[in-house]
Order: sequence, then C-alpha cells, then structure tokens
Amino acid sequence: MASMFSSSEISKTTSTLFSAYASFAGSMMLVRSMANELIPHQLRSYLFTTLRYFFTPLSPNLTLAIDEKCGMTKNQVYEAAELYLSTKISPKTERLNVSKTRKQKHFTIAIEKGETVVDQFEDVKLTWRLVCTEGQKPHSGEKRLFELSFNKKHREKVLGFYLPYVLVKAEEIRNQDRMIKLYSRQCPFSDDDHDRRGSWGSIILEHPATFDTLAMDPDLKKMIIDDLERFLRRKEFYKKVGKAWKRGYLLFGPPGTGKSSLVAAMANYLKFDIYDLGLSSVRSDAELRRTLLSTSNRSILLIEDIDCSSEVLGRQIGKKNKQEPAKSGLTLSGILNCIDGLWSSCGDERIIVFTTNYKDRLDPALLRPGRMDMHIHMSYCTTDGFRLLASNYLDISSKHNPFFGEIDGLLKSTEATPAELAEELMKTDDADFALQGLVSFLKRKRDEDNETKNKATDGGEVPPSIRRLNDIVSRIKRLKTDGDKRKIMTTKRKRMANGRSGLRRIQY
Ligand SMILES: Nc1ncnc2c1ncn2[C@@H]1O[C@H](COP(=O)(O)OP(=O)(O)OP(=O)(O)O)[C@@H](O)[C@H]1O
Ligand SMILES: [Mg+2]
Repeated sequence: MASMFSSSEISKTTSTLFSAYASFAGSMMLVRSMANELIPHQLRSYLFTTLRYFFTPLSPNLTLAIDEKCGMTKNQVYEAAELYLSTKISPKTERLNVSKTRKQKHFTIAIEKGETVVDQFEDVKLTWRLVCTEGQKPHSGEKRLFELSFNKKHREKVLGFYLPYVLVKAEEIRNQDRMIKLYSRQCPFSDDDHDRRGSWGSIILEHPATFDTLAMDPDLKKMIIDDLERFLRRKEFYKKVGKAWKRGYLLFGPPGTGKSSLVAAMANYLKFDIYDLGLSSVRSDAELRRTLLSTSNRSILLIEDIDCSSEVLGRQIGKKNKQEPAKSGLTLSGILNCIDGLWSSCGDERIIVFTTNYKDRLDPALLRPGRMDMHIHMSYCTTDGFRLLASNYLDISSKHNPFFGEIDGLLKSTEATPAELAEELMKTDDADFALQGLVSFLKRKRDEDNETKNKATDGGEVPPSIRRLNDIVSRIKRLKTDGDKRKIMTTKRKRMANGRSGLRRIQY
C-alpha cells in the first residue's frame, strides 16, 4: 500500500474520512435528539427492541430469567439455585460471597454478581449467571436474578427435569446444614423473630443422641430406622391411599431406658424439629388446635408421659373415672381428634410421639390400631446394649474383656436401665475401675431385688407355687402386646387355683 500512495495523499484521505465521520456523527446526534423529542418513550423502546431483534443474529440459546422474588414472596427456584450453585463453584471463579450468622455452624458460600457457573446435566451444558440491576422504581433497591442459558433444543429437559433436580438437591443441602430446633410452649422466646411460630418458642437442639449411641435391641433399632425411611419415601403412597402423611410412635418403658433419647435420635436422623407439647400449658381443645396448627412440616410432635396427664385432662386417661367432669377444657378426645383430623391433614411429614412409663394405664382409644403406628418397648439393658455403652463410654471394642462374662450374667438376673449403667460407666476414666464399679453396682441391685422378692413372700423360703407365679409375672412383663398378656392371664387363671395368687395384684 505504501508504494501506491505518497504520505501527502494518505494524510489527505485521512482528513477526508474524519470530516465525513464528523458530519455523519453530527447528523446522527441531530436525528437522535429529534427522535427523543418527537417519539414517545414507550414507542422508542419498542422500536429499539424490534430493530435489535432484526439486526442480532439468531442465537441457538435460550435464557431463563429467575428473579429473586415472585411479587412479595421469595422465589423458590432462585433460593434453590443459590444453594445448589454453592456446590458447583469451579476453581476458575474469581469472586465469591461468604457469610455466616452467629447460629450457623458453617460458612455460606455464594457466587457474586456477574460471576458465571457452568453446570452439566446429562448431555446439556448450562450456564448460570448472577445479574444484579437497579430496581425500576426509585428506592426499590437492587434487583437480583439468575440467568440460566442453554441450547434451545433442551428446553423441555431443563424445565421438566433439570430445574426439579435443582430443587431436590437444594433441599438435601438445606437439610444437611440444618440446625434442629426444639420448640416448647414454656421456652423463653428466642430473640430471632424468624423462630417464633404461634405460641412456640425455640432453642437449638444440641442433644447428642443418635441411633449409634442408643443402647437397645439391634433388631428393634433397625426396624425403627427402616420404618422412618419408608415413611419418608412414601409421599405418593400416602396420597394414593388418601391418608395424611403422618406416623405415630408410642414409646413405653421404665424411666431411664432411653425414650427421650430415642426421640432426639429420631430428630437428629431425620433432621426434623421437635415440638415438645407439655399438656399442662394448654387450656382448651381450641387452644390445642391453634397450637398444633402453628407447627411446621417435617417435625416431631412430642407428648411426654401421656399417662401422667390425667390432672391436666381433668379425667383419667387410664380406664377408670372416665365420666369424671373435665377440670380444664382440654380432653383426650380433643387431642386425638386434632391428631387424626384437621391438624394432620394440614401438614406433611409429621411424626407424633407419645411416651409413657405405664402403657397399661393408657386409654384404649390411644392404643387402637392406626392411631399409633408403632409401639416401641424400651427395655432394661441387655447384654448387646451393655456392649454398646462400654464401647461408647470406655472405648472398649474388644469382645473378650475379662469383666464382660460376669456383667452379662448379672444383667440376666437383675433389671438395670441403660441410664443406670451409663452413670456407673461415667464415674471414672479407667475402664477396669469403671467395670469393677459396675459389677459391684449390679450385685447390689440383684441383692436388693432378691430381698424385695423375699419380703413380698413374707420373708421365708419362697414356696414353689409363688415361685411359679413370679415366673409367670416376669414372662407376662416381657410379652409385647396386651392381647397376649390377657390370653396368658386367662389360661393361667383357669389352670391355677387362683384367688390367693399374686396375679390379682397386677392390673391390666
Ligand atoms: N437406651 C439408651 N442408650 C444410651 N443411653 C441411654 C439409654 N437410655 C438412657 N440413657 C442415658 O440415660 C439418660 C436418660 O435417658 P432418657 O431421658 O432418654 O430416659 P427416658 O426413658 O426418657 O426416661 P423417663 O421415662 O424418666 O423420661 C440419657 O441422657 C442417656 O445418657
Ligand atoms: Mg423421658
């Protein structure tokens, strides 16, 4: 080129070009200011959008805009995307947003505005971008949205499968990081407004019980875990059969056998909150209904010591004195109706747990099938239970400890609760001392039990008939259902010349 034009010709051409550009730019400004003057704002933006459409090459991509809010409420898809994308951040990401509240255990990491995250779902490549814009109205603040771009041909797959997948994954992440709360009506309200639900106040449940720390029959433990998991999986099933998605457990057994610990273990396992409903704090059925309606889904409603609630309910929950007038407006049928009716159908994934030390004292209405789906007997400590406690409290994993044989024998001849054993095992750090202490404790307990039995039989040598009776009594105690107990009682009653027997002393 340089050989064809001299330098003076080049400068002449350049100045001509500049002057042409200047006059074009001037004319454009004139046209623009005239257009601004003459064409109304709405028409102008319409023309601009239409012209841009014709002049931009057709993109193969589709972009979904996912706003932070739907009107006044939060957009569930936006919230889910925020959580989901925190697990998809690549090493290439340049800016991240890190936050943590006092109550959170971990940092929350999110992408910063303008950042992009690329995700792959089967054969679809998806690009997420966080966009922040100024709100259109004055003082409306910043507007945040995610833009999700992908090839147009995958539209159905993204809407039908990918976005639902993001929602499910976000729920899983939320559950992993969730702090479990214990709601109580007596509890002082938490400072956090967010935690106030109706008349419930909450604290964070930091109960360490898990299924791994619970000393109980391994088969029963497995049965409970399987039952809980089946319950969670069966949303569609409950819908199909027209039943409310709830499950009831009745935990019964002597004090210190782990009923409350089992409830905490269930909550920790499922990541469900616990609503601890002290019946003494509820004055009427109407109040109960209001209280229950303000509980949330995915929660456990706990009513402890239901057999002791007779004073509260104003009539005995047990079989006697059913006609006694109510002292308060709260009745057993009110509780049961609430649980079976309105309240249960309002929510999803509800678990109800009643605990009692005396199953025999409960009203049959509470025990009828379908009301409490599973009756769980928390028993005295077994040898399996003791092994678990020894491993948890003393770190003894060997199966052949010299003390184990003696302790196993003692556990078979006396009834000790896991709470009693745990207390003994905690007394010292030295495993041998602790086990020695436990042996002495169990021996003492066995001797006391024998003494009590002897006293019951007027001190002297236990006559064979009474010994047989004692055997029957302990067999009956071990039986699982009341139906079984009654059957045994009737046959034994017939067979033995009853009347003088201790059977009469046992009330069913
Ligand atoms: N099965 C168990 N496994 C492990 N620890 C247990 C078990 N049962 C009781 N404990 C220990 O004893 C303590 C008291 O047990 P927990 O409160 O669960 O008993 P409970 O059956 O609810 O008694 P209560 O009938 O008096 O309410 C627990 O904190 C735990 O340390
Ligand atoms: Mg308890």
